[in-house]
Amino acid sequence: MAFSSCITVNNVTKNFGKHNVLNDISLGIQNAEIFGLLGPSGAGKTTLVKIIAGIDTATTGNVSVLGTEMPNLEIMKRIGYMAQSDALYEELTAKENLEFFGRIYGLKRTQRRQRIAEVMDIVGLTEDLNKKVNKYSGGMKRRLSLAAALLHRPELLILDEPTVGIDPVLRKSIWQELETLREQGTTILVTTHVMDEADKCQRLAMLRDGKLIAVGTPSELKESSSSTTLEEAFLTYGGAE
Ligand SMILES: Nc1ncnc2c1ncn2[C@@H]1O[C@H](COP(=O)(O)OP(=O)(O)OP(=O)(O)O)[C@@H](O)[C@H]1O
Repeated sequence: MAFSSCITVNNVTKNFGKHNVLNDISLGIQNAEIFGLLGPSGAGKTTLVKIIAGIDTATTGNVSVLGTEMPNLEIMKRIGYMAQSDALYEELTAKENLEFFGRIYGLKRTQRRQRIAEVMDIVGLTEDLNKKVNKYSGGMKRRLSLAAALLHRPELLILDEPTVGIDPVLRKSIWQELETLREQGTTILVTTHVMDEADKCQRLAMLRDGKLIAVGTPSELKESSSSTTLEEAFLTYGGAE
């Protein structure tokens, strides 16, 4: 059976001890859409994307990805996950890092070589392929993490604040690449604080204090909060009481 829903989140609640971080979240994300998760710091965005990626579990409720309840190892291989903090081997070069991830994803030698060249080109790091990661700047590490997430052509890309520390020119080209991937059928879930990025998403969800307070297209969110910009909508939903 064909299903158009890539991610289904059903009544997810997450507690860390007595601290309730996600409160009864239900959400559907369609195939081949760029879906943005917005919300103030501490709202629960990272916690939610980790549960969707299968690297954390909900206290109650459940999540399905590509028709399978998470966490599931086979499905995790079809996801590209870029965490908020870079998971890179500092003592290795960029190429060695990507070789390592490529092996984990089961890419053959020639495939690895080809994909490493392609993803490094996408993130603008071709010239720095043989440089050790400990010589990389913060922004370069972000770009390398994105390259690693793209390596195995995942059907679902989960990006936790992917463009922090990346200059506007490169940010624009990365977003163009995300749009191309979407046109090719990749589903992309992205957390962001950057409003012009949020505007590029097909749909957005706003989280506050672990609760889902609004879901819709950028224009719907502006309309429903009587705002002319997303920034205003974000402030209305995210901050003002
Ligand atoms: N492992 C953990 N143990 C205890 N509390 C945690 C843990 N992980 C997250 N939290 C708490 O959960 C809340 C939500 O954190 P989370 O990182 O999901 O927020 P966020 O919306 O991604 O914030 P930011 O935009 O700053 O990244 C915070 O109060 C945080 O302190």
